[in-house]
Amino acid sequence: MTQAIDVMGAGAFGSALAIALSRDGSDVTLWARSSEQVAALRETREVARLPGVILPKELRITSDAGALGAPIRLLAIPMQALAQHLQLLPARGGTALVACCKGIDLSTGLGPTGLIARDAPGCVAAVLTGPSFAADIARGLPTALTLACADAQAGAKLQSALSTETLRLYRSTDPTGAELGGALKNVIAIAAGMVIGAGLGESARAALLTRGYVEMQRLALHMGARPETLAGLSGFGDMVLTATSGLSRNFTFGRALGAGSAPSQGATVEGRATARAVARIAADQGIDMPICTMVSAVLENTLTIEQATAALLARDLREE
Ligand SMILES: NC(=O)C1=CN([C@@H]2O[C@H](COP(=O)(O)OP(=O)(O)OC[C@H]3O[C@@H](n4cnc5c(N)ncnc54)[C@H](OP(=O)(O)O)[C@@H]3O)[C@@H](O)[C@H]2O)C=CC1
Ligand SMILES: O=C(CO)COP(=O)(O)O
Repeated sequence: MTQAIDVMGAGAFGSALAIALSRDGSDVTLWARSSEQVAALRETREVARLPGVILPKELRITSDAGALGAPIRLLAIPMQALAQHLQLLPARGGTALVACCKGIDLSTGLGPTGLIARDAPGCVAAVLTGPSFAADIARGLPTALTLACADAQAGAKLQSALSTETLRLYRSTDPTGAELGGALKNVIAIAAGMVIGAGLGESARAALLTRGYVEMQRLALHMGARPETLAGLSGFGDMVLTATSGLSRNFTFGRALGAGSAPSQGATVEGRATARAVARIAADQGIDMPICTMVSAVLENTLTIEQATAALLARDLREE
């Protein structure tokens, strides 16, 4: 049976998911906020953020919220725009809202499913996250992600609806763990980029990733997540991809800062706001998050990378 899916956000990730699901036979509508962008997409079928990728002809493109109404809605917009988006474009009760963004909302400290529960209480809240570059999904390369939903039955339906021949979804009933893994790995990826950019070496990056992963687990477990979720695709898996690839915007942003050059402007670098949110949560709740806190301080210009490195190395010696 053909299923209807709305995808909100015609950036890199929204477009890639819309392409994959449309190719798989779903009836997909891709929503962009600008009517000019919609006109250009309809005419050229080219996605500026995914060079060389063409939108399938079956894929509908619109900026009209009235054209939406599918029982599944993917939210592929940056995390800090999610709350505003949920309020401006409400979904019908019962709609499954699947957050495809990675981060923590700065003004509330909530993750995407927390915002959905607050702002769309009659909808099903889920999150789709894990290691994947939009370009790989759009090209149909093999990818595995986590689909997390507290409602096991709804999650199983979404897993089946959103899996394709090359996009393999694992289900989880731990959205807190899945979304925190996706949020925190971006902060660790910025730190890894700084290490490489500053010439501190591959050994230092391996140490940072290992200790960064401990911080990811520490915060997530404090928030009620399950350890196995952090060890899965949405946590460990995505940290490995993002912190080791020059295709990652978070990693390249950190690498530019480490090298003392100006990061490219305008890219969606989710780890920046997340670092601030994490530093705040860690301070408020007394959670030891030294790497994330240092990243936040460097981004706020209250510490240099050299000072942050020295401070991390000078911490008391401890048991692993
Ligand atoms: N790119 C990737 O490989 C992956 C991305 N993600 C996650 O997906 C999310 C989106 O990232 P990505 O698609 O890459 O980012 P892009 O920068 O490519 O696109 C962002 C999209 O969100 C839209 N947008 C921005 N602000 C608003 C707003 N206030 N209301 C509505 N739409 C808005 C943009 O519209 P406009 O063009 O008009 O500005 C654009 O369509 C992020 O959380 C990211 O971490 C997850 C996995 C992979
Ligand atoms: O989330 C991603 C990979 O899983 C994309 O990473 P960047 O946002 O750093 O490009």
